[in-house]
Amino acid sequence: MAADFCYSPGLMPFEQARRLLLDSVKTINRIDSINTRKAISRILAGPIMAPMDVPANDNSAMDGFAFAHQSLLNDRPLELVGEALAGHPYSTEILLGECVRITTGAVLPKGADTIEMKEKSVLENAYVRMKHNVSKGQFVRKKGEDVRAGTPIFEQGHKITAADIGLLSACGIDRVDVYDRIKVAVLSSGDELVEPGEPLKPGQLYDSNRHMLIAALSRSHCEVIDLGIARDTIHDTRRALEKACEDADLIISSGGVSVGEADLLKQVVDDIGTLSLWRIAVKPGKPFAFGTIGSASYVGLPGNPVSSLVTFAQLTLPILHKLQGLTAKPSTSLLAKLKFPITRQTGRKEFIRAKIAFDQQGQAWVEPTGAQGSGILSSMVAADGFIVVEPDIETIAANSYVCFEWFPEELQ
Ligand SMILES: Nc1nc2c(c(=O)[nH]1)N[C@H]1C(S)=C(S)[C@@H](COP(=O)(O)OP(=O)(O)OC[C@H]3O[C@@H](n4cnc5c(N)ncnc54)[C@H](O)[C@@H]3O)O[C@H]1N2
Ligand code: MOO
Repeated sequence: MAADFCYSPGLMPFEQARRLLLDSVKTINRIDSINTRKAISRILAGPIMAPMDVPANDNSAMDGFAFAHQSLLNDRPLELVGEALAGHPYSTEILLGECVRITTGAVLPKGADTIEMKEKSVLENAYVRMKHNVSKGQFVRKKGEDVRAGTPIFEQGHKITAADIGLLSACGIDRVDVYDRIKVAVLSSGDELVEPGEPLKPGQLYDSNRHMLIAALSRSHCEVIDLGIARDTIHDTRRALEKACEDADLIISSGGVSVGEADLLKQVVDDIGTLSLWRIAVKPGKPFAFGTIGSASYVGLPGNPVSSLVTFAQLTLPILHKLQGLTAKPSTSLLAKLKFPITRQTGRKEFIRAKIAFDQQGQAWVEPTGAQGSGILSSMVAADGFIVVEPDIETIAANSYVCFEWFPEELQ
């Protein structure tokens, strides 16, 4: 640990920045009522209570015979008096000494409290004998054992999964109120950028950030407005941002936020909106910028592709989730052992691209995936997540425990 450690001057500590960003945005309160079948990955705009018991009746967990347990006390075979099938209940009450054939899911007839499996019973001349001891109540699925009518089943801000659609359907709920998809405009900035597929002239490179960010945004179920590439002129940059804020809830640019002569984004945002934050003590991604343009939030990601993606994951996704109304989830991290030592410069919180493996004892081991330059996308591609290193740490010995954070689902 460096004795004279302090944050690099002019850089806001990472946690402070993330709090400030979250405090600066509000959920977009446009609500849509949609069919439950189409609600996968949408975010609930309000809590949901169960309108009914699930299951609605006591029913059978097995194919077999249903009867009153008391009928077994005198060891006599039970008379088979009818059948209860799934969808076709047996409507007469069963008396002592009687049983009915029952199938899995069929409503338990009145008078019955116990079921025995078909293969553990013997049916002879319309009488049924049990081969083994039978416990009272066995193989009965109780009314409301899954969900009780009137209890909350989902909270506001919950993102709907396939299992959720199953439970909602089981409760007969065919419509849900969800937040509208938020609109996110994405642009790249730089005279050097060319669309993949076009020929490269000297000094040019392909735009990777925009396509990478749009892909991650589509995993976040946003409506993406692709603004293409803005050239390094005040006019072009201004026009792109002004067009973006007509429709977008969030505008994301990449490139042009550092201190170079062609880094115009901050200036233009300052002119047509408000720039409220710039430069964070994070590696990679230091020149991250944040502000507002009209009613849209603005995020300026650094141009280096890894800086762009890391600050998207660490600083933009929390903003995006809050705009979407999604309840914040803790990141999925664990303590893992470091395979090789790390030496680094202090001053910024660092997200080191790393892969993870588990040994035969179940111990997690992590190692960086290679060169960590902020233009090296291949070490991002090879990684499962980040080793997260606090700003004041200078060296970490091999075999020590470090914090490993899996990539968020949007990056997987
Ligand atoms: N004098 C200083 N120079 C730099 C500093 C600094 O503090 N002082 N910070 C460095 C850091 S850290 C970063 S990160 C970069 C970020 O700068 P910008 O956001 O202004 O990004 P650009 O200069 O436009 O581009 C940086 C780099 O990334 C390439 N790039 C840009 N956009 C794309 C894209 N859409 N797809 C692929 N590659 C892209 C660009 O060609 C440059 O190579 O600034 C450092 N400089
Ligand atoms: O922050 Mo920059 O991303 O170190 O390259």
